[in-house]
Amino acid sequence: MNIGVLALQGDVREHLAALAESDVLARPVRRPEELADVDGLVIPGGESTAISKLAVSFGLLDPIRKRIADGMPVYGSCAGMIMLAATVLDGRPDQESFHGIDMTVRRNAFGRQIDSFEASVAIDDIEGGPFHAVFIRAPWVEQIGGDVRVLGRVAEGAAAGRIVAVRQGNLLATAFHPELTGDLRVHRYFVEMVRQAVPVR
Ligand SMILES: NC(=O)CC[C@H](N)C(=O)O
Repeated sequence: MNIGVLALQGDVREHLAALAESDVLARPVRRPEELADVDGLVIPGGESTAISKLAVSFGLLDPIRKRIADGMPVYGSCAGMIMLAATVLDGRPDQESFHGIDMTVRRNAFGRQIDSFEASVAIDDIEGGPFHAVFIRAPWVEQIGGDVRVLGRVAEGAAAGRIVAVRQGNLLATAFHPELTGDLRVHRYFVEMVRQAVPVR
């Protein structure tokens, strides 16, 4: 089983490390040939406008859209969540996404109240108590289609109730950054999703 981390911009190293600690030798993906070799992909946090621009210039936009349509498991954190959204609010006019999850996200949504913050978020499907979630100029999910499952919402504070974790089929997204807190449960959950999607060879 090969898992890749989209390595155009953002906290690629932290995701590679979290996957390594989850006992998966993950590899950076920058070129279409590297994408062809992976069974699952993580899209890191960073800056979605930069990731979008680089995905176009590295010739990865359409290949990733195609792999998603073909069922490849993908996990996006923060900017990665934005890259997976069908519709992006407050994006740049030329900002592209991979159109994976039938949802509308708002970029920098918490920014009007507070730029970066930490909150507790319980994730359905993941045991062991709520996550200590770190949000950095994070998006939230404003609308979801019928096939999208809400996995987590902010539990307390001004943003209480906001949707910050979702799953649609083989696609998983969180507005927060589990790769920054040493809590490996989201990565392990994703590794399991990939394991289940990969046909036995
Ligand atoms: N921490 C992050 O990934 C921030 C996301 C960034 N604000 C964006 O719009 O892409």
